[in-house]
Amino acid sequence: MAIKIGITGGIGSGKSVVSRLLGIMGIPVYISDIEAKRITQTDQVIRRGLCDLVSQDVFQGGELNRPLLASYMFGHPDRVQKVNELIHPQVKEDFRQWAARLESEQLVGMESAILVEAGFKNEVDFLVMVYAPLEVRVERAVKRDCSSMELVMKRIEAQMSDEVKRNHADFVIVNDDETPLIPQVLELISLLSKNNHYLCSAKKIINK
Ligand SMILES: CC(C)(COP(=O)(O)OP(=O)(O)OC[C@H]1O[C@@H](n2cnc3c(N)ncnc32)[C@H](O)[C@@H]1O)[C@@H](O)C(=O)NCCC(=O)NCCS
Ligand SMILES: Nc1ncnc2c1ncn2[C@@H]1O[C@H](COP(=O)(O)OP(=O)(O)OP(=O)(O)O)[C@@H](O)[C@H]1O
Repeated sequence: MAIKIGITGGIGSGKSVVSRLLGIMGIPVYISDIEAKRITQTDQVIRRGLCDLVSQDVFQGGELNRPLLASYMFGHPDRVQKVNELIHPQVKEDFRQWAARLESEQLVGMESAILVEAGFKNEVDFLVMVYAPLEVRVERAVKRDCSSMELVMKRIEAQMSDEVKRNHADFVIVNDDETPLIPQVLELISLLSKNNHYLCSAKKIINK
């Protein structure tokens, strides 16, 4: 059975960079943002639910109108909650199926900015928080998305604070543009692989 690593952190913290590094090292990572979009695109219950909440325009030519959904929900906590309640249970189920298909792997990951808020924490064995100071995160997200500070702040307000997130985490990876990132990722893998190695060797003894 694969050990499941949750990778969380606020917008712009660098989760995708960490997930890419894990991917390069052969660890499959479920990217919730990408999978949530795929599921939203294909699931009829979610499609109907979003049309009821927002308007028919939330799908244009069959495609999710992402800027419209983003402007509908961010800045309105009650709307964020309704949209999340529609999408997150399906993402959780999809992750379970994905992880079950990869159960022969040693390690797999799940990346989500809102992993704890979405109720995915029980789906993983360890939770890693990617941390960067708020001003660094805002600057990165504005630059990456060609967005504004105001829009990025609205998303941050829909996310758990770093302080609370840290209390949920087993490990913190600091990605502040100063602390070297790769050694932290390598150390994480080697720590969790060691545990896994121990579990495997015990099994081999039983099978003998
Ligand atoms: C609103 C949508 C269409 C905006 O799409 P867009 O391409 O602009 O953003 P993208 O999906 O790449 O998300 C970028 C970042 O926004 C933040 N974010 C996205 N959804 C949420 C949310 N529900 N709550 C808080 N922050 C969020 C995260 O930091 C995320 O990494 C999209 O984010 C979405 O469908 N969100 C609802 C589903 C969801 O919760 N996805 C997140 C993981 S399950
Ligand atoms: N250590 C770093 N050095 C240079 N650029 C970085 C570093 N970490 C992240 N970035 C850049 O900052 C931006 C945000 O990083 P990334 O996309 O990984 O954040 P994220 O946590 O996945 O955000 P989101 O919640 O929006 O998905 C990206 O353009 C990324 O290339």
